[in-house]
Amino acid sequence: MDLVKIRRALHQIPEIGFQEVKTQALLKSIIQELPQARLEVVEWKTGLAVKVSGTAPSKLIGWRTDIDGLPITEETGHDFASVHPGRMHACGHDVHMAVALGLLEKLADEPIKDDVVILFQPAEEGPGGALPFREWLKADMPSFLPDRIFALHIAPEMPAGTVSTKPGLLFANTSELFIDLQGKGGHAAFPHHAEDMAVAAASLLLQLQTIVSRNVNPMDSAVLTVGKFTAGTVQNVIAEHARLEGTIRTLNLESMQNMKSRIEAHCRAIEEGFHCRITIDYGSSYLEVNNDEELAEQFLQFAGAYKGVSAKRAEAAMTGEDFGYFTNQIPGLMFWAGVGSPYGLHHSKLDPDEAVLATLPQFIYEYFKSQ
Ligand SMILES: CC(=O)N[C@@H](CCC[C@H](N)C(=O)O)C(=O)O
Repeated sequence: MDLVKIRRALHQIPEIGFQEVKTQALLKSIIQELPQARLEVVEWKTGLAVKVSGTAPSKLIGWRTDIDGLPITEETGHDFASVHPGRMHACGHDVHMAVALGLLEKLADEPIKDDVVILFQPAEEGPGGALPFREWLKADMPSFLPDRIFALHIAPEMPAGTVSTKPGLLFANTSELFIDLQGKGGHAAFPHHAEDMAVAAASLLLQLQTIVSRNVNPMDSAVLTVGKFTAGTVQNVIAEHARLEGTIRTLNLESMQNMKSRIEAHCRAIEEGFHCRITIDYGSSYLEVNNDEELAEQFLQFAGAYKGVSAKRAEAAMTGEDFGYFTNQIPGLMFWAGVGSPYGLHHSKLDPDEAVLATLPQFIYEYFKSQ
């Protein structure tokens, strides 16, 4: 398999959550080219689960890759850039998929002792595919439900060849945040006859930014980011509608609940002050990713001794990952894999070092063999 070619082909067709139709078709066509004797492939929505039977299995090891892209316009200038306008693999899921395919090829050629299932999971960026995928496996495909589960996420700020993780909490729990403000718009020249939702939303946005600095215990951690702000229709009409779209990140569910209560209090005050109606929708939420302590220590030891790999103990990050819906029920481990890109995750110029495609599948294969 030419994993660079495959990664580039996947890179060209990014699709957002639960729309990964072309991606699924391409993955299926690549998997069909592999030796089939030990493979069992099932489809779930726009995802896939592929089981490789081992030679003397005592457990089922899971590997999960996410497969969706982001609503971002690519600016890398590559000749293999996205051909889907406004869509980009800016979170590295194209690399994740290519690594998973490389691992699958090795397992299909030379199976290990244990059974392995590879989950190609849709909608990690939203609205979240892990929870319904896990529930489907439990209800309808229990023989595909792994006993332990692993995944990686690319890390642009670390050089290729580095892997990094930690026992316990790795990623935050998250909630999306959508706030709609509705008021009485009007003519730009008569502000006293209208209620300006652009100004109301701007005030609300600034007030929301005080929650982390004033209401969260400084010894705890939280993030509230509003990534999108829209208001109004044209330059000389006072906006009757505005919308804030963002995300909340905390390290535990109690803190998440406190953040939401403060957001609601600020919204009520803005309603009163600006004579408007506000609706809040929390969209989808992800559990924190908690690595199994023993698996993480074992992994760091294995990686530390593996030639050509540098293993680092990670700090927890405020990234979200619906992989947390696996680790809260199945002992699991997620690790960062360095890809040395000058631009970070969710950037329109993210440019992972493809050298990792030559090393990571073999590394994971050897790690699975050592389990
Ligand atoms: C690894 C990564 O970047 N994950 C995303 C997950 C987003 C979850 C959800 N859509 C949200 O924004 O809360 C991240 O932004 O951390």
